[in-house]
Amino acid sequence: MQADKILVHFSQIFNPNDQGKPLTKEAMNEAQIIEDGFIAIKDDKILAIGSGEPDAELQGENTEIIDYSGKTATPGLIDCHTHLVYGGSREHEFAQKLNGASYLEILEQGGGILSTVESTQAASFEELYDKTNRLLDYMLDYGVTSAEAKSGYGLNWETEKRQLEVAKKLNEDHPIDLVSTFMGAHAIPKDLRDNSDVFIDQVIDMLPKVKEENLAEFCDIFCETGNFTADQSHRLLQAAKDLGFKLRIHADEIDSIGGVDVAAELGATSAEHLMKITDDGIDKLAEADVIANVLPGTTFSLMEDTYAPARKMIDAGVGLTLSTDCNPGSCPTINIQFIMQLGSFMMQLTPVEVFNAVTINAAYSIDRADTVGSLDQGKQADIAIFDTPNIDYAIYFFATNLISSVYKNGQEVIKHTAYSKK
Ligand SMILES: N=CN[C@@H](CCC(=O)O)C(=O)O
Ligand SMILES: [Zn+2]
Repeated sequence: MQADKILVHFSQIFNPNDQGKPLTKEAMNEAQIIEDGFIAIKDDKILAIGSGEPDAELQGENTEIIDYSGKTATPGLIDCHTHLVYGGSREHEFAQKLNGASYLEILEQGGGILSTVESTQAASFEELYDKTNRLLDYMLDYGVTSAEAKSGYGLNWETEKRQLEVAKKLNEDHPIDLVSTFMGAHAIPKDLRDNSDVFIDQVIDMLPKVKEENLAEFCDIFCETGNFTADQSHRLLQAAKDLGFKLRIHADEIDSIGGVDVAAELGATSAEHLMKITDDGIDKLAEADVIANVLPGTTFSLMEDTYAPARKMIDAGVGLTLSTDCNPGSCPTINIQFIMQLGSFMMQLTPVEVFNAVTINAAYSIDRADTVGSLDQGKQADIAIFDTPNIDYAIYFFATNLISSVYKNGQEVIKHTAYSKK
C-alpha cells in the first residue's frame, strides 16, 4: 500500500514493544530503537516503520517525503492523570507552602481543593472551556496527544456535570484525545465535614447520571487522611464497578490508609501517587495487575522529599506510568517532559523506562492501547518529534521544551520552526 507521507531519516525512532499488557520488570527497559528511521503514514494511521530507504511499495507519485534528519520520533506522549478542568488558581497558597504549611493543613483551613471548588462552582461552561482549551494547547506543544481528565472540583452534581461536559466537548474540538474520569469524591464539602458518609451516598447517586449521559469511563476517589477512608473508597468504587465504570484511586499519597488494598480487591486499572506505599502494598498491586501511576511533579511542587518507589515497583512486576497530575494546587504544570526527567533524576528510571511509562503503559492506563501508545501498523499516527539525536538527550537536557513537531492522526499539528533549522 502507498503512503500519503513518509517521515524519513530520523536519527532515532523509539517504539515500545506492545505485548498486550503493561510492561513490567526487564521488559520495561526494552524497546525497538531504530536508527536512520522512517515512519510511513496512510490517512490517520501508521502504515509502516523501518530503517534506511522506505520500501518502494510504500512510495507512490503523490507520496510526500519529509526529512527529519537529526531528530527523534516517539509515540505521542500520554498524560494519564490530570485535573485539567478547574476555575481560578492557587498561587496565593505558595507563600503558605514556603512558610511550611502542609497540603493537608491548607485543606483543613478551607483552602486547597475547597478553594478551587468555590472558583469552579462560580465558573461558567465557557470560562471552563476556554481555560482548559488553553491548557490543552500547551500540552500539545509539549508532545502530549492523549490525556486523562478528572472532574472533582464540583462536589455537587451541577458543577461535576459541567466539568465533565467541558471535557467531552474538548475531546471533540481539540486535537488531544481526552478520556474522562468522574472524581465526585475529591474532598469533603464544608457543610458535610462531620458527615462524609452522607456525601459518599450523594456521589453514589450521581453515578447513574454520569453513565446515562456517557460523561466518564472511569471513577476515582481521594483515599487519604482528612478525606475519604478505605471503607468509603471501597463503597463508592464497588458501586461504580457495578455500573460498569473502570476504576482508579488516589492512594498512599500522604499516608498509607488502605487505598492500595481497595485497588487490588476491586481490580482497579490504576492506583495513583503512591509516595507512601509499603512493600506489602507493592506486592498486592503486582498480584492484582493494578498499574502504579507515579506523579513526581507533585512531590517536587509540594516541596516534599519522598518520591514514590518506582524502581522497586518495576522490579516487583508492577506496570508503571508517569503523569503530570496537572492541577491548580499540588502540581500546577502541564510539562510532561519535566515529569519524565524527574522520573529519571529523582527515581532513577532509565530513559527507555520513562518513555515506556508515558507511551504504551499510559495507553493501557487509559484503556486505549488498541489505538495509541506505540507506532505499530494500524495505530493512530500520533507522533512526538524531539529536536534531539536520541531519547537519552531528551531526558538529560532538562526543563526545556524539546519538541520539534507533533503529529496527531497523521497531521502535523505543532511545528516549532526555530528548531527546524539545520
Ligand atoms: N490529591 C488529590 N488531588 C490532586 C490535587 C488537587 C488539588 O490540590 O487541587 C492530586 O492528585 O494531587
Ligand atoms: Zn490527582
